[in-house]
Amino acid sequence: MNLIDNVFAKLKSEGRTALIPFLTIGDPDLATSVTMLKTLEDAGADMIELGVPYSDPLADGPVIQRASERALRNRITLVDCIHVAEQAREAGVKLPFILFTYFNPVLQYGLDRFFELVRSKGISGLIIPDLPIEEDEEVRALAEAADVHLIPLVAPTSKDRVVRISRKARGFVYCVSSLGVTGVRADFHSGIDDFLATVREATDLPIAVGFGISSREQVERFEKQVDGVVVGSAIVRTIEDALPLLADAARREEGLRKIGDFVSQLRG
Ligand SMILES: O=P(O)(O)OC[C@@H](O)[C@@H](O)c1c[nH]c2ccccc12
Repeated sequence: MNLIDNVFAKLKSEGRTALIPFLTIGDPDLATSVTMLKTLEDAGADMIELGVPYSDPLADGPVIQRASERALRNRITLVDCIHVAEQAREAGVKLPFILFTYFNPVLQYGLDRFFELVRSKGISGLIIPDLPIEEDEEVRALAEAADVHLIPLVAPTSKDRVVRISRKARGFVYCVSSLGVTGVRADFHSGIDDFLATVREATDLPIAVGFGISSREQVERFEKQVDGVVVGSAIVRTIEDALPLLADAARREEGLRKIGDFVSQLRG
């Protein structure tokens, strides 16, 4: 049984919605990323998207683009990010890890080698935003064999593709709340409620919503309609604001606390 399935089953029995933070691994550095995963778990995260920094994050807004640039200045690689998951597990973090990467780094590393590494390091899920279902046959088969859930994204414009995508989904279906790139938003796609209802109809899997969510009231706005809420840019922005504190040994704990407090208040 995959850890992601266990967490959703437990949350369902408790009538709770999963809080799923995203952060860019290696921002500001690998060791701080390991510590941050513990901070996020202690703050109430239920699973975490580990973002692999990429030079051409076409679906990302400015906040995550800047985080990727900072991480890439430290020459963080796909393998480094997977090792952060392993170190966090060794440090006692129990949460399921979802590796979030664009397809190119996986291709460069080699599919077979990649899934061997991901399986052995305890990664439970995988999101590859630029791998459409029309081209994901081989990746899906390898993910299945490695017991790693390949989690698809569906957008409000996916219309008839929602059923096809949901049928092949594993773990959960990630519903993108708005068109365009990631980033904090005041409001969401006009047809978002119908869209979420359509996805709910199309799959027995848990569904999660992401894109633009940055406050407790926005989490509350969605939590009755979905099984999970993803928050990325707002958390990455909080990390960015805390960088000066994290860089100062005397104020590092204060920096981590600011990040933890931000996530805790999203949980309510
Ligand atoms: O950053 P936001 O607006 O909170 O959205 C979540 C998002 O960061 C995360 O899931 C993600 C990061 N990069 C992506 C690219 C495509 C889809 C989703 C993502």
